[in-house]
Amino acid sequence: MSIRAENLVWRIGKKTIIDGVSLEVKPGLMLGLLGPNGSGKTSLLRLLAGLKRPQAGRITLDGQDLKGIDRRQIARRVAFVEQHATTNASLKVVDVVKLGRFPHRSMFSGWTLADDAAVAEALERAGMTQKRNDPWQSLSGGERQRTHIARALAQAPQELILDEPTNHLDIQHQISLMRLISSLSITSIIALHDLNHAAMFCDQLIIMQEGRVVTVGTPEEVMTEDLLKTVFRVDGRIEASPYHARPHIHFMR
Ligand SMILES: Nc1ncnc2c1ncn2[C@@H]1O[C@H](COP(=O)(O)OP(=O)(O)OP(=O)(O)O)[C@@H](O)[C@H]1O
Repeated sequence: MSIRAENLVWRIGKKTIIDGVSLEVKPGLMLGLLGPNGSGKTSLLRLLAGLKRPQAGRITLDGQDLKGIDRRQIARRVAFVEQHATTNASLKVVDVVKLGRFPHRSMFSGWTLADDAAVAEALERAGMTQKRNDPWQSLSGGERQRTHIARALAQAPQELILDEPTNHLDIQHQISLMRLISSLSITSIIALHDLNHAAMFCDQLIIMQEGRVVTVGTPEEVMTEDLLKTVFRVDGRIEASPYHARPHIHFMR
């Protein structure tokens, strides 16, 4: 098992934000994390990335407790693209992506050709090669998002955690990002709001509501009209797409 969480609890003051969440993602699979606003997706991802400590429960990477793994080692294997990621405004795109290589370097090792190759490949995969020398400040919201994705890819992680990575992207880049993530052999966990994109690209889905897991399974198992109504408060009809065979939701007007 690549990432596993057991009975995670995270509270702020008296409020329980994450309430007994367990999940596991097998190596190489893409897990979609879905749920209404405020259901705890970001909070859960921050726990899984080791940015916050749960008050109860345990997270393991390949069976090893996250608490016992040093920060640098975590940074080497887990990449996290946050929802409102920013960076030092004076950097160029390529410099931001280069930051992804830092966990791999020791204090004495210099920049290598392998680092250059990883940065160039990450820029290309995120569609940012043309803008590699542009200043961060000049980028649009979607280009900033893609630069952070390139930085995460340059990190060559074993686990990639993404918090609504498509929210600033135009439709072409939304689809190409989902296609890219699903084609990688990296284990990924991705918070999304687009239920159709989640069903189309993810191997497994986990649905959250008020800090708890409501259901988990393949898109076919999880996506039901009842779930749309009870969790997402919308009326929809679901059919197997004649084009890609995954569930497709038609929302009612
Ligand atoms: N630092 C904090 N202090 C107080 N409340 C918090 C904090 N972080 C999260 N919360 C609360 O926890 C709940 C879950 O928030 P979270 O951001 O994890 O939800 P989400 O599912 O990612 O939402 P969205 O879809 O809107 O991004 C919300 O009610 C939020 O207000």
